Amino acid sequence: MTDSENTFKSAKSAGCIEVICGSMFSGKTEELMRRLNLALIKNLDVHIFKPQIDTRYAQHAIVSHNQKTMPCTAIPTSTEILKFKKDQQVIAIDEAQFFDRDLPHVCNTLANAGIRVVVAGLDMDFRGHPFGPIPALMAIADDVTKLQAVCVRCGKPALYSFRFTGGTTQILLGETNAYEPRCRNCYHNYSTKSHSL
Ligand SMILES: Nc1ncnc2c1ncn2[C@@H]1O[C@H](COP(=O)(O)OP(=O)(O)O)[C@@H](O)[C@H]1O
Ligand SMILES: Cc1cn([C@H]2C[C@H](O)[C@@H](COP(=O)(O)O)O2)c(=O)[nH]c1=O
Ligand SMILES: [Zn+2]
Repeated sequence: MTDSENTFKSAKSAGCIEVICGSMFSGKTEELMRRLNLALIKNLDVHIFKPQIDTRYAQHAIVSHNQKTMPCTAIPTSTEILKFKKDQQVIAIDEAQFFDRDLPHVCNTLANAGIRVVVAGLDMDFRGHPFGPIPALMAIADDVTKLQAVCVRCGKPALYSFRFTGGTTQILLGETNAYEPRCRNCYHNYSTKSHSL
């Protein structure tokens, strides 16, 4: 190991929780990957997790809407994260809205042990209601980044994920086949699928 690698590895930083949230297509996974790539350049040990339920693109990778990928471990419940060895300097979690209510406690445990925890997930479901453990995580996070997509109806910043098919169950995996990002006005005033911009 070189001197500079040693310096980076031994610099024990304080743990923290970073939350990246927003609507679908707002760039949450890309932003997560950007932060993780910077950590990898610093030779930090990174471990990425996602909920097993998210089989949308791949079982062992996180995947952005523009097909960037990074390998990950898929797990059934958030407490599984604590069973892995704890010498990672950075732990990342994507699609965190699908995890259970233990996730804030798990993230706090990791952060208190000196680990940087970066979590990405939807803050709201298709009804505009808080989604899973994300709101509770936002409350205890050191840093929260809320991203916006482009509204497909009018081009304004989009904070909602409008669902135009698939019924009313909260969880429905999908992308442009079922969802489109919308601004507040278009979300509340138009109830059918948009023609694209
Ligand atoms: N309406 C839209 N607004 C913003 N980005 C969009 C839109 N439709 C497709 N995209 C693509 O989605 C990418 C973001 O993907 P991703 O990081 O996976 O988002 P998220 O994880 O928030 O769903 C953008 O860089 C862009 O290429
Ligand atoms: C709004 C909403 C979304 N989902 C699903 C749809 C996708 O599979 C993911 C979100 O993925 P992204 O990376 O943020 O684009 O969540 C859902 O199950 N229920 C919803 O209300
Ligand atoms: Zn709009």
